[in-house]
Amino acid sequence: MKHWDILLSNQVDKKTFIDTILSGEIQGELSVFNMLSGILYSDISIQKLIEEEYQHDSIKATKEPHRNLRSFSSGERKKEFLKYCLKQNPDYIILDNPLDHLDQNSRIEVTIAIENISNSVRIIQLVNRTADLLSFITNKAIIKDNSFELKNINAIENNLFENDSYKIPIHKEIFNDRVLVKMNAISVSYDEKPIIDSLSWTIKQGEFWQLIGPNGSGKSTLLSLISGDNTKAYGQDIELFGRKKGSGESIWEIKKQIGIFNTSMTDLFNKSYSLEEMILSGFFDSIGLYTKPTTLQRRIVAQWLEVIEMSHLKNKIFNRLSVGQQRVALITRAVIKHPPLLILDEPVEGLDDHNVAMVIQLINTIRKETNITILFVSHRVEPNLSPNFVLELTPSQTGSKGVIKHHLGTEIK
Ligand SMILES: Nc1ncnc2c1ncn2[C@@H]1O[C@H](COP(=O)(O)OP(=O)(O)OP(=O)(O)O)[C@@H](O)[C@H]1O
Repeated sequence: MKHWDILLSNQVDKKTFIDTILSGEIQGELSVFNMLSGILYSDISIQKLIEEEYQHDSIKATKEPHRNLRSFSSGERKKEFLKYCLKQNPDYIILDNPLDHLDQNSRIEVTIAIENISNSVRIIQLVNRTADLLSFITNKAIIKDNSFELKNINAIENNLFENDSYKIPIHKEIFNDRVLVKMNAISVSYDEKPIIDSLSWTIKQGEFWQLIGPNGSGKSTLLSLISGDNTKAYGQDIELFGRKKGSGESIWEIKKQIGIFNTSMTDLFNKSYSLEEMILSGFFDSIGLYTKPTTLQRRIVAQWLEVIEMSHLKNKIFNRLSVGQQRVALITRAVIKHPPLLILDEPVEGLDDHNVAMVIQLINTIRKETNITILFVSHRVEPNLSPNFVLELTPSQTGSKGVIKHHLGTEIK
């Protein structure tokens, strides 16, 4: 059975490419799939199924009678959805970045599951990162543009972003030891299922943290306790930016102190905004620009556009930027108000190797040139990022325990 493993550049209009295959109109070597019935395994189809379950108040994807897909963590959703796709008995399955959002163990589990189904279903795997190519698939190709032409994978040029850092420094602030977040013996459970068990965590100004843990271990839950979005924070011993949680603070006061990027927010924006407007909206914590920006705010954006080398794209419609440029712009949007805390939830997910390098360079510039505390979540070890500390969540019967380590692995007592 002939499978395909295809490396896609972010330049490729992936949706159109997938639609062309599924509608049986693809040209060239993939045209053998035109007479077959295929199914798409992707984050978008997972999202669609979640909406369907929600609208019809039904449970389609999972065996558990009272649990819809929405209540699973992103990693758990992927595993459930793979099983659901296979139940439809397709001739072939298009796997769109199947390993994204998965922790190391789940990556191995899903890779084995894919290899197991490869005897009965043809596979077309689409990935953005070279590291995600599957060794058992021998037919490999790269597609670089919207001609959708399959090229020999050996022809991958080393086109990584080459500059060491962005050129214009941002003003460094005097380092202080201010405590931004202090959690003392936090425990969270959902429907009596313990998720986090007695976790204590202190984050200070200027630190660089990575949060890791298997799928479902409570990373998003923990972030939502900080960003003020989770009612479970009440009644717990949490101090945010010098104020005890539940002491009458407003959610907006907390949001002012935090810049956030996560991959799902990308879809919330009206993408007809210009690049400049998109970044300006970061001053107002709004999904859109409803307030007239000041001259100073415009000047700061102009400065940042120089930093990220996108001044010439200032008036370009956000939607028309490359995926990597959009990602850099959204992280810049999160940082524009110079928040004490920047939360980056899987900032390089879905990017190709070139764009990953571009985003990592931006994170390193923020790290080097500002006193902003960075907290990033990623399942992958990114060799070019060096956080000071790693908080690792390890699930147990009583909920996840948190262990704090130095980046290189030594545990801090
Ligand atoms: N509102 C909710 N109701 C019930 N269970 C929930 C709710 N939100 C999260 N959970 C459960 O809590 C657990 C932790 O979820 P969370 O999203 O915090 O994990 P995570 O570490 O971010 O996972 P991933 O790496 O897969 O994104 C999961 O088992 C999830 O199913």
